[in-house]
Amino acid sequence: MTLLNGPHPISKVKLFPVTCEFIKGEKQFYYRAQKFYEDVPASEEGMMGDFVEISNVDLESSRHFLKRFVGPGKAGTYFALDCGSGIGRVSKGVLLPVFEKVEMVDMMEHFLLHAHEEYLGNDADRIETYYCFNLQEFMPPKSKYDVIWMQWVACHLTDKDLLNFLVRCKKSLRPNGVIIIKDNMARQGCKLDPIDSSISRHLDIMKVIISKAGLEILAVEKQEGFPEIIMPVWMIAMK
Ligand SMILES: C[S@@+](CC[C@H](N)C(=O)[O-])C[C@H]1O[C@@H](n2cnc3c(N)ncnc32)[C@H](O)[C@@H]1O
Repeated sequence: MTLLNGPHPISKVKLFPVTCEFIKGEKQFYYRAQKFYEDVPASEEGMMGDFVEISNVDLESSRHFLKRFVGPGKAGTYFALDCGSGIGRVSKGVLLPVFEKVEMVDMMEHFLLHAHEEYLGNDADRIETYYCFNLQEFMPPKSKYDVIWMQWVACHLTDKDLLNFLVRCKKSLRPNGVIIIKDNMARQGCKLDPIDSSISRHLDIMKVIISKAGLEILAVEKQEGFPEIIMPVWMIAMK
């Protein structure tokens, strides 16, 4: 795949120039996402955009996928990190039923406060820390988590920041730990959504970023049961 750009063709799987090409300025890209989420309500509807009705199907497939990587001889069930957690929809529906403790990281304080004060109910007692950070700056603690889950947030990072964040996540895993990315994957190349300021990448581009971060892909699975008009969503487990 090549993208013609003046006299110099740019390979679409070449890192860094690609998303920059689409994003047209990293600062603007992050600023627009910040502005977008300031106005998003702290609710399941807010987390799911116009598609709250698919939340249960999404969570069910995630629970199923996660089961493949935890248990005896696999990842432990002590500690998980939910990245770009929002109000904790994934923590509540996928992680808290499996892990003793969970931590959440999101850039929006109003989502984390709602998680703690209302949405998670008594399960909030098992959230050890809520980190209000941008993932591009966040340093997850070393050797802490059995599973690190990133859902619908890799699309909010540039290639460079995603790659560097994955490198930091790798150092943050306990033995046999896994990282799971679940996100929209473009049918071709990269696709910028200027409204929420997210970039969807083709699965092959995501795989290149993962391997450049020094991670090994364990499994890749397409989310089934979503409406056709939605961009394909894939789950990728890596160690
Ligand atoms: C579409 S919501 C998904 C929330 C949750 N993962 C879920 O599946 O319900 C995206 C979340 O990512 C957060 N987010 C976006 N960009 C971020 C960044 N650069 N750093 C940290 N969080 C970010 C938003 O605040 C929002 O809570």
